[in-house]
Amino acid sequence: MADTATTTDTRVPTVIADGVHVIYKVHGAGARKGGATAALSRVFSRRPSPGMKEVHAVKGVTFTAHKGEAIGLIGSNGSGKSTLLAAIAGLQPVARGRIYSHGQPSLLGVNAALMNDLTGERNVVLGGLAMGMSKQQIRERYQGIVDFSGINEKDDFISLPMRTYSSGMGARLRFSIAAAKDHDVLMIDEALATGDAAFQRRSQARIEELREHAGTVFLVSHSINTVRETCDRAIWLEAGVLRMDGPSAEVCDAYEAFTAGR
Ligand SMILES: Nc1ncnc2c1ncn2[C@@H]1O[C@H](COP(=O)(O)OP(=O)(O)OP(=O)(O)O)[C@@H](O)[C@H]1O
Repeated sequence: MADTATTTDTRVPTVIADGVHVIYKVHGAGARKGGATAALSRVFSRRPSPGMKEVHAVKGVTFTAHKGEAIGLIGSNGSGKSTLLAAIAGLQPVARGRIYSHGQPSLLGVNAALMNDLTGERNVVLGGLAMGMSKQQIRERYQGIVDFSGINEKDDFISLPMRTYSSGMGARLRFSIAAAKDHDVLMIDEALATGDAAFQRRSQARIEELREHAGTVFLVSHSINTVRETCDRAIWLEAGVLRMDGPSAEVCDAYEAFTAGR
């Protein structure tokens, strides 16, 4: 396993996770049991509701990410990958531990909020503004974003509302908007899995460029091959626990051996 915290390390840290725990509180079945008096008494005694369930999604994860790294997050379904990214982006509170980051990490998920009733064109503008780009910068990069997404390859889809797009087209446009800006820390959740081969090649090249501009890229993917090809480092989570952190080839091999044995 790579030792990323040696005292002679001259690399510049961008994200430090220090013993991070994330716990979801789920108000499930039975939450209404006991009536109003019992609920009020629980409020005063600070006892949790009987229907409240806790999901301990991330358990004491520690790592340091550096400028210029592309880090793949791998692990079985429900192992806490998306939750960890949301915590790094500041979208999910941390129950224990700390996260330090350089700049504002941008989370690009397949579910990233674009407006379905607006055209792709309006979404490019709004998405750019939301990322802090000026109108002038958006105007300059608009055509590049549309070309990168490949949305207009078959027809003039960019002037249609996003609800008319396939899920792959939507994901490609989201990636293209986010990738138009140089991010200190860019986190991508499964976006690459949705594009076709040509789009994946463009995305990989763009991730390479983002790294060269000294940013850090995190990529959550179920495709081990994508992580091998795109990332130099991988972090493997299993049931919320960090199982392995090191060069992506080694971590992917170990993960594949683990999944083959199950
Ligand atoms: N909003 C939520 N409320 C309650 N529990 C949640 C919530 N989101 C995720 N979880 C739970 O937290 C755990 C980690 O989920 P998470 O989505 O982070 O895993 P993942 O590794 O990204 O999964 P996948 O590979 O299936 O996308 C799972 O047990 C999941 O059921």
